[in-house]
Amino acid sequence: MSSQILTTHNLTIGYKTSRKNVRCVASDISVSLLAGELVCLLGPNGAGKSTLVRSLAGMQPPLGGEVRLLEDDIYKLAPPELAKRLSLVLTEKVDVGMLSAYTLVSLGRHPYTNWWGNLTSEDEAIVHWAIKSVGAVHLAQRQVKELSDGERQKIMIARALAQSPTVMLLDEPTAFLDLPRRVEIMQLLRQLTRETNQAILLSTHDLDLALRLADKVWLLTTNGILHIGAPEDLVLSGAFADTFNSEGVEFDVNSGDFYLHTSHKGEINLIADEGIVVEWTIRALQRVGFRVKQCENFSVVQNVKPTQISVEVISNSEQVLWRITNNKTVYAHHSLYELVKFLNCLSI
Ligand SMILES: Nc1ncnc2c1ncn2[C@@H]1O[C@H](COP(=O)(O)OP(=O)(O)OP(=O)(O)O)[C@@H](O)[C@H]1O
Repeated sequence: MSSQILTTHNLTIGYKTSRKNVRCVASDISVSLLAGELVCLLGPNGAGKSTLVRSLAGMQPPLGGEVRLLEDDIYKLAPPELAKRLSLVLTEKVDVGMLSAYTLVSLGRHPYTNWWGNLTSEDEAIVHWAIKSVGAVHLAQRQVKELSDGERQKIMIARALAQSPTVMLLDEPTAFLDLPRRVEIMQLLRQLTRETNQAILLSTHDLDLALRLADKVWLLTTNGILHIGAPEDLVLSGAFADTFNSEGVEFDVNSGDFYLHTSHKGEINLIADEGIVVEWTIRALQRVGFRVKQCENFSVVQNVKPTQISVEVISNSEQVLWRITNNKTVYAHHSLYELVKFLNCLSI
């Protein structure tokens, strides 16, 4: 059975806003982070993800309850001991003066070095490994203040890795990264849980990646309820849809995607076989509000009402053509942009 690394008991998180007043963000949270698991903390803006991450990291004393790291109360651990067990990556830009990326990552070894901060060859090897793991070898000699937000974020993750902690907490680690890097970093974190048996909790707005990669999701709602389960459990229980559905946006339990409510423009018969062009044609038509009825051949279309529009996808290895039939008149377009623009102008 997996061992519990970080546990909370009746934790209440929030802020003392004045001498007499508190703002409670969530209460009675009793959860565990297990060794070898990647947990994604999800929730709408303002739900309390950052507050929870900071409270779990020993940075923001809770309003009630406790956080235990292995057997110890995290708020009673001496800073060097805490740094050996837990590393934290925040989104806030840190002012590190003139440090090179390499030096910043090597600071992650600080809890293990002697009084002078000298790195052993083993420390150096870990620093190199951490930098390589996040794909930042080419950045190592650059000054941190000259890095882009995404490049700096990778270095901050490498610094946290170099700390060789038992548990890593990351607040929106992929916020500044482009899509391929977001996938890479999430996969790396997942792989780390497998290879090092670390427990990793990261907060993110990347629902799609979380659904695909997390072992477990902690879903924090705006009224302070924490739903916990495999991503698929939370989709099936309706917790995902309840938390994220809002005016104009809807979570589709079948596809796991979010949809914008667009005004319905009518139905289109799409004549096409399967294939990538067909998939993206459907996406384009749905985006602008058409319901798509897919048919495989033209005979179906000949029986439909003349007022109904049909779109036929004709493709060969060199080009794609979209042939539109409306009221027995035929038009042709060479791009989805032209097709959508044309359909938008038709009154149906
Ligand atoms: N220093 C503070 N003092 C009082 N209230 C605060 C403070 N910081 C945040 N809050 C409030 O606590 C609640 C939770 O904020 P938090 O930043 O944890 O949410 P979040 O889920 O991380 O949001 P986001 O997704 O927008 O980053 C919000 O209502 C916020 O306004």
